Amino acid sequence: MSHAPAPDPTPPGAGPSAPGQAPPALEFAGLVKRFGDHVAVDHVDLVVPGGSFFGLVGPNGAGKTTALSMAVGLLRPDAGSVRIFGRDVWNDPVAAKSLIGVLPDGMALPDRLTGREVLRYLGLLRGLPREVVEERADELLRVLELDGAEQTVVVDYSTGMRKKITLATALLHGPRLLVLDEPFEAVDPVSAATIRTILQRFVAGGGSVVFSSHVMALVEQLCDHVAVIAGGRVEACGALDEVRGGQSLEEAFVHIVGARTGGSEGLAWLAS
Ligand SMILES: Nc1ncnc2c1ncn2[C@@H]1O[C@H](COP(=O)(O)OP(=O)(O)OP(=O)(O)O)[C@@H](O)[C@H]1O
Repeated sequence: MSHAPAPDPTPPGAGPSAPGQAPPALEFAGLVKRFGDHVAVDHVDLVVPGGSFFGLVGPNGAGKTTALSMAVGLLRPDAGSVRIFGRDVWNDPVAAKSLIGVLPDGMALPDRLTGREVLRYLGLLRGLPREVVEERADELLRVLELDGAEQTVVVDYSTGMRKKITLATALLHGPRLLVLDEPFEAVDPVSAATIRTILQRFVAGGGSVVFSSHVMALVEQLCDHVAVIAGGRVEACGALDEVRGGQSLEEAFVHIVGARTGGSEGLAWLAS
């Protein structure tokens, strides 16, 4: 199956990178998002280098989904900017969005359609020729083991199946950057291995991936770069080995965000 992204020329008129230097796959500059008084993303600067497999980790409520939603144009920042291969997501959305495939948190799909119809619909909307859409839909449904559900409408899919069909929509047009919010959540181990292999092939072919996850072992296995975000701020960022500094990523994570394991006090009535 060919999800190999197109070669990586610097787009004309692209962002503020140094002359002759390819812009990063994704760049946040001074990104801020507030919900009422709560600052969910607090002046975040982050660079995802082109060709990297980048993991975004952080405690519940750290701001990962909010940051990724702003990265792909689903949520407007209160301040700061996001560039995808040098294209500003909010000032040049068509160019920026043509370069990305997105697995958002809880994406609303046209769920009265079957998986194949969803792919056909979104593929044609992306401007792909019909025969290319059909060919890629065949491959994606087969590889993601959704071909047995050809006649099933998406509203009747399980959570994991929804995740897989959404991932298929993210891959369909051969993007250069995949932005994936918890792609392995609710996915069975065999499907998770398939997704890992697809993503590794995508990066080996020159693509870039940024994904959020709570599974440190998976991030360590897949990623060459990682950022730890907590309380809306980037607490650590860089090459995986730099961030974990001789420890496991889990140990480094606990150290960075501060150990606060609860559960040992209270709940005296439980199992009494
Ligand atoms: N639409 C919203 N309205 C109000 N507050 C929100 C909204 N979306 C997110 N928040 C708040 O912003 C903060 C960051 O949430 P976010 O979903 O980005 O965290 P996260 O790191 O993705 O968490 P998790 O790992 O639990 O998915 C949280 O305090 C959350 O309650």
